[in-house]
Amino acid sequence: MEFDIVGPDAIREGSATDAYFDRTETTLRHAGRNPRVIAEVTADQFPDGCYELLSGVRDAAALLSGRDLAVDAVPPGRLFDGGPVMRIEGDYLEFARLETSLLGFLSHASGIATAALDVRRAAPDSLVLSFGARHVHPSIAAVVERGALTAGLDGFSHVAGGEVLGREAGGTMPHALVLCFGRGNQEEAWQAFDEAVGPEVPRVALCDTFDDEADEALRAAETLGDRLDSVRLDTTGSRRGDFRHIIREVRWTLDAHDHDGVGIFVSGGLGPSDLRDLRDVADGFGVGGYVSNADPVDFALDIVEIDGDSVSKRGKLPGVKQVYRTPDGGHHVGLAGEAGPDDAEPLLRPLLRDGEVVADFDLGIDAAAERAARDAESCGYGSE
Ligand SMILES: O=P(O)(O)OC[C@H]1O[C@H](OP(=O)(O)OP(=O)(O)O)[C@H](O)[C@@H]1O
Repeated sequence: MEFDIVGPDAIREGSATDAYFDRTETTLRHAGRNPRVIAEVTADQFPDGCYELLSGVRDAAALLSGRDLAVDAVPPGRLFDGGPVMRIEGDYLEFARLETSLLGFLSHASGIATAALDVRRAAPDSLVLSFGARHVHPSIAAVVERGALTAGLDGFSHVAGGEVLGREAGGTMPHALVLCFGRGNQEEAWQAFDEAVGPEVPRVALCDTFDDEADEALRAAETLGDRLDSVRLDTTGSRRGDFRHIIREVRWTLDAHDHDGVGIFVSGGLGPSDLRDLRDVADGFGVGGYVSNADPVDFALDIVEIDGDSVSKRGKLPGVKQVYRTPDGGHHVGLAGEAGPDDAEPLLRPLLRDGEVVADFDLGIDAAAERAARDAESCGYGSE
C-alpha cells in the first residue's frame, strides 16, 4: 500500500496542479499565445497593521529554479503586511501550472511561522519547543519545524523533520513510557530512562501520569538527584483546574526540599495567552497545535503586467510593485518604478536569475530567524 502523498516529482514537474491550469495550457497552446507576464504573490493588497511572517521561500525557490524565469522575493523570516512577497517574470506557460504548489508552499509555511512568532513573542525569555508535528500530515513535518525555528523557537520534536532541516530533534519521555512501568512505579521509569539514554539528553521527568504533580515532581527529584534537569507537567485539561497554581505548588514543593535547581517545563494545549500567563512561573513550554494547526495565509498569484502593459483583474492592483520597510518598522507598498518612502529598505530582492538562486540570497534557517527577530522588534509584533 502507498501513502496518500503527492510526491516531489509531481510537484517539481507540475502535475501537482489544479486541473484548470491543464485546460489553460491546452487552450493557450491551441491559440498560439504565450505572453510575457509579470505576476505577483500577494495576501493583502494594502497594509492594515496585521503583520505576518514569511516562510516557504526555500521550497518556492526549489520549485521555480531551473526554469527560464526571473524571480524576486521577500527573504524568509521577514514580516510583511500587504503587497507582494514574490514577483515572477517570464513567459506565462513557463510557470502557469506551478501556481498551485507555489501558493501552497508559501501559504501553509507562512501561517505556521506566524503562529510560531505569536508564541515566541508571548514568552521571549522562555525555552519554547515545537511539539505539533503529531497534528499534521507527516509529509509536512519539516515545514512545521522550519516555521518554528524561523520564528525563533528553541527546538522541535520531529525526528525526520529534523533530518530534512539538518537539525536534531529533542524530547524526553511520553506518558506511554511511564505507563509501561505501571502505577506506583514511576521511579523505575525515570531511573530506567536515566540509565538508558545518552548523556546529551536532558533528564526531564514527566510528572503527571498517575499521581499529584507536586508529589511526582518531588519523587522524581529524589530519584534522580542532581541529574534531574526538569520536570514536565502535561496535566490533562479535564484535571487542570488552575494550571498556574499547580505550577507554583510544584515550584514551592521542589524549593522546600532543596531542589530549586530543577526546572519546570509545561505542555498541553498551550497558546500565546497561556504563555503570557505562565511565563513567570514556568521555565519552558512545549507548544503543539497552536503552531502546527495555524490557518494558512491567504496568498494569491495575480498577473499585473502583460507584454509591458499594466493589468489586473478587478479588485487587484495593476502594475509591478515594490514593498518597503521604513526605519519606524512600517510596511509600505508602491509601484516599483517610483521612489519609495525616505530611508526605506526595499524588501523584494532578486531570488532567481538564469534558473539559479542568486548567490547572496540567504535561504538558511539562522538568517531567517535573525530577520524575524529583528523585524518583530522593529514592528512591535506581539508586544504586550
Ligand atoms: O497540545 P499541544 O500543544 O498540541 O501539544 C502536543 C502534545 O504534547 C503533549 O503530549 P505528550 O508529549 O505528553 O504526549 P502523551 O500524552 O502522548 O504522552 C500534550 O499532551 C499534547 O498532546
